[in-house]
Amino acid sequence: MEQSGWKDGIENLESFPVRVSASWVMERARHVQINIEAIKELADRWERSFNPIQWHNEVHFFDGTEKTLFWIFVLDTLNFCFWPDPGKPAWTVVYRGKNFSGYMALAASLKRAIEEAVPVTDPAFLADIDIQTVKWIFRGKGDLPLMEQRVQNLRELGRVLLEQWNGSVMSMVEEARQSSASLVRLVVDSFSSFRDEASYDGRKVYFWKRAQILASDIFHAFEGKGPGAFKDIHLLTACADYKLPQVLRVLGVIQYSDELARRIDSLDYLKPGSPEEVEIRSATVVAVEKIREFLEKRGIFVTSLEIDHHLWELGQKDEFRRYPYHRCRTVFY
Ligand SMILES: Nc1nc2c(c(CN[C@H]3C=C[C@H](O)[C@@H]3O)cn2[C@@H]2O[C@H](COP(=O)(O)O)[C@@H](O)[C@H]2O)c(=O)[nH]1
Repeated sequence: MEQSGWKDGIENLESFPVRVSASWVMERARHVQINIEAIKELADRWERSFNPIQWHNEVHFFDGTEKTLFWIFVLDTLNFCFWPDPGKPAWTVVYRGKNFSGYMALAASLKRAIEEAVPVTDPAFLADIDIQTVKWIFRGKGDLPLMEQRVQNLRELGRVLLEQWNGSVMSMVEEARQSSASLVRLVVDSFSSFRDEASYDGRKVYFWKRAQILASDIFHAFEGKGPGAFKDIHLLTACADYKLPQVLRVLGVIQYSDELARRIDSLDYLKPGSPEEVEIRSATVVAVEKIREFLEKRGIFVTSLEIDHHLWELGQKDEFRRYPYHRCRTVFY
């Protein structure tokens, strides 16, 4: 898979590595398949425009300055793997009298940290942060998994920002010259915790899920202006997390082999980077591309990220939790 000439801004839909490698995997997938008929029916049912992605809510910190940009970067450095081991209670946080779990609990905890004047947007503080402090920031019921990896991710974020951008997230974002695709590549190149890649049948495959959701969150938080003034957000793909495949399976768009379905339904852990996991994530990316293409044929022009967000919102409803999502302990999603 050749890297396109991205450094001089030559990037297009077909050349974006996540899109290229996901379709390459699905041409030879053995455990997962995509049901085109289900996609056609979905496109017919979805003959309506999508709700715009609404960033501003009670758990997202926003003050319109570089502090917000830094806060989003910390959020997406930790935006992964919220589910407990079987039999353990899910991690939940009480914020302003309300119970939050999963991603919303992560955001609420980081907003609470800002309100408690914990310097989570100071790169020097992050570079030396210890596990006690991180546990305090994410205090709640149950345990937030992979705590040690979260500490390492935060330390790397602080250290690399200090070493390469004099601690300024704004300088890093400005280096991407209003290209979200360039920002994704810049972040993946600079921070190993974002280097969400695997190998499949001997070839490198790319997902870059947290780097893409970072660009998406900056774009939506700043409403396409200032640091979020990306000209190419349409190039990004769906973010291959664990909720979208769960929703796409309920919609009949993604189908698992009997053996894989049995493993997922019995909460068996898939090995990170295993063919099964790579195929589930690739099918998620490709399914969203095909939904986008079918909608386009019907004159509905939406980005992969808008479809991604719509599916993620569906995943917050019980009707889309008929089957468990796949379990894979990883810092990538
Ligand atoms: N594909 C995709 N995955 C997403 C998101 C979000 C939240 N973003 C939006 C929310 C408000 C803003 O408008 C943001 O746009 C979280 N996740 C992932 O889900 C998982 C957690 O799920 P649960 O346990 O249910 O909280 C975990 O892997 C987390 O990384 C998204 O948008 N797309």
